[in-house]
Amino acid sequence: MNLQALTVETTPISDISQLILLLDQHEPLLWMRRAQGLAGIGTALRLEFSGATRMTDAAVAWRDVVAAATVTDPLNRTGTGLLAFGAFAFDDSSAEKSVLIVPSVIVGREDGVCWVTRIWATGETPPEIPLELHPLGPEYRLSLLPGALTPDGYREAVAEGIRRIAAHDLSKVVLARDLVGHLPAESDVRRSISELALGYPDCWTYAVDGLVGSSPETLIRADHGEVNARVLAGTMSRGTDAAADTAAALALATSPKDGDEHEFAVQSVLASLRPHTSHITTSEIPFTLKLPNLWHLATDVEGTLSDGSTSLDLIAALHPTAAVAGTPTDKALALIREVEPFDRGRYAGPVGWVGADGDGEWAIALRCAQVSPSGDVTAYAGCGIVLDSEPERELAETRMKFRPVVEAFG
Ligand SMILES: C=C(O[C@H]1C=CC=C(C(=O)O)[C@@H]1O)C(=O)O
Repeated sequence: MNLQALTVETTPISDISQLILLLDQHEPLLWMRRAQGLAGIGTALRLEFSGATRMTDAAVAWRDVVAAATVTDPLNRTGTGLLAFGAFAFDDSSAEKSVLIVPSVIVGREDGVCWVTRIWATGETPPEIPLELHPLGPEYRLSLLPGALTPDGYREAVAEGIRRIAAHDLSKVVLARDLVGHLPAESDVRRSISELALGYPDCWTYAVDGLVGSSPETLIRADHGEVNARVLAGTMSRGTDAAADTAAALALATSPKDGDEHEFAVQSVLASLRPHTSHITTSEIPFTLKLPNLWHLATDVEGTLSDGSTSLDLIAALHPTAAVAGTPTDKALALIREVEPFDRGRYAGPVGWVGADGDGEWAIALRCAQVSPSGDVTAYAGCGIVLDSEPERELAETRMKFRPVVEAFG
């Protein structure tokens, strides 16, 4: 690939508390959790990938970008220097492009340290440092309505999944449905991003190439030879009072159906990471993770990298986990293609960032919507189906999972 060489310069700055207000209203780039993270402005380089090799191609292209770059980074911290935001399609045959985007300006904030990184084509003029805050545009309301798969259609799809599992075709499949709407012209999507970040501060709030959401699931984080992941699968609604809420968490923790659903997801992550790690551990038993809209069953995984893989190599190895596809993977993907009458696009694919040393943070793009340049919005939510699943309950679970996006846009 013939790549434009980049010059990169990171400078410390005084505290900037409002990453979202720095963003461009039309092309916001954001990776944030608990008010810390990375805001990207403008585009220095955009790389697109598609097909079965989209992630391994991105890993190769990124090594070339890094090799050709001249970087001045006195801070040398996680998230400083050259980096790209990325979002990858779920399916090998998706019509949606997978992207790596290197912004012209990145503003970062972590542990009270703030910095700005400027990136430009070598030999050209460096970009300005636009540290102005842009107030949010007018309020808007958007109704998201059933898309290609209606609630009835979803019940039928789940019933078909259960039939196939009962016939021993596969053990688990994750089936999703879609909601669609249209944003009024000139809507400032940063409003919805702010709502997501405020409502779900412990999740990864992201915006990459029109994909916006707040994900609780860390696909992989690679930092100086250590890797970690948070595997989620198994869901219960929150209780209406404290006692009911505790009972809901307990019911989730002891549900054999959710336990099975969870174990498939953990095993898929461990199997993908083992060849790349010398040492790998998981939290002893799954724990219940409380989110504002629901409870999840969670397992944290930690390991030590043994083969110099970058975070892009790791997402290529991990995707798709059984939290978003199923077990076995090939059978689950075939059934998803058969019964979901829509392209998942980047929903359930990896979203995050990669740095020059290959370290990075990637979530699974859940609780999200894809916003097209013309304002079309498509949101997605899915559920893990196992033998004991019930179509009506799974439909109710998708409603819980849509809540972050429905409220952020409504
Ligand atoms: C597929 C989704 O969630 C996954 C992650 C956590 C819990 C899940 C579940 O309980 O089904 C799913 O595996 C989604 O939010 O669209």
